[in-house]
Amino acid sequence: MSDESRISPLDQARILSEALPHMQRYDEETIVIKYGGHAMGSEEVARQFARDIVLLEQTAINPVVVHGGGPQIAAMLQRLGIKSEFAAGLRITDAATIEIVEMVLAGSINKQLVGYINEAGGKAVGLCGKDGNMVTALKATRMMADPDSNIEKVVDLGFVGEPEHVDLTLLNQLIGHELIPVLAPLATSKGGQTFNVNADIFAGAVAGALKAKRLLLLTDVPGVLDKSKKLIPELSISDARKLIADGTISGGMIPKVETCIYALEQGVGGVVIIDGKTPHAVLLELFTDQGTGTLIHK
Ligand SMILES: Nc1ncnc2c1ncn2[C@@H]1O[C@H](COP(=O)(O)OP(=O)(O)O)[C@@H](O)[C@H]1O
Ligand SMILES: CC(=O)N[C@@H](CCC(=O)OP(=O)(O)O)C(=O)O
Repeated sequence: MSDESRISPLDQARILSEALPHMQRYDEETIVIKYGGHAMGSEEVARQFARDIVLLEQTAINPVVVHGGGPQIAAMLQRLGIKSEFAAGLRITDAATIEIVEMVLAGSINKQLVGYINEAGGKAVGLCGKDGNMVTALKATRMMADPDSNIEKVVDLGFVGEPEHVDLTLLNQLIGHELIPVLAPLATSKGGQTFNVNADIFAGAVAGALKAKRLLLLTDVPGVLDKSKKLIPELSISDARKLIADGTISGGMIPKVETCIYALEQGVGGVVIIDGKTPHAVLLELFTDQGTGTLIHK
């Protein structure tokens, strides 16, 4: 018997009642939820996540899901014998890699998540940034210190894009109509090139354009950790920048924290990094007083 089924009917009623002010706070609001590839690892948790997204929709919240799939892309590339490297948390994407990235993100992962949401009674619509010209991107560039000379150099990331413009026409047809957009982080350039976009950055661009009430980034760690691996519950923008500069925040956490900063600057109401492997992480964050991960604030 699970812990949940041991709760008495009275406690269940109490819990629902206590959620009312939270539900009212988010009534008719748009919440962007980024579901990271690492958090998707267990099918059971992924199905619970899907159910929670349907619950949000049922309580008059407008959820927009952006998913990642880094580990799943890595597994497919490995099966095909294609080597892959990262620079500043971004996958260096050549012509062979972009094909696989699109196949895994817009194909298998997107449709799996759509399936889970629909099985839970929702009406999910799986799209990527290319649909309806939703997200157009420019080629991304990053500076990295050369390990030998320590001199900063521009790294060629290949077909990696930085969102330049988000066209909300298509999303506005879905939001508020009981449909749940589920977005894979691919974009096109003005010339029609497909770009691989880091899912955090993609989610930040979409949340910023929508002026979302909340952006939740679900990952596989409890939030931003300090050097002794302790959770930092709250982080100002300036402290976050310091932790990136001194290397406390590294790898995939860099685009996550940079996205939080960008989203706040674009007028998103609140941004938080939480552990997506925790059962019902989204409900805990939105419908209880207990904040779980790292809240980044101005
Ligand atoms: N200071 C930090 N706090 C937490 N995680 C960090 C930190 N620095 C680097 N990381 C790494 O960032 C990872 C999360 O990013 P990523 O692997 O891209 O996850 P996701 O697939 O959810 O987007 C963590 O698993 C951890 O290895
Ligand atoms: C440019 C870039 O790095 N794109 C990512 C897109 C997927 C992603 O971001 O997935 P997670 O959220 O699971 O990390 C990649 O190729 O892995």
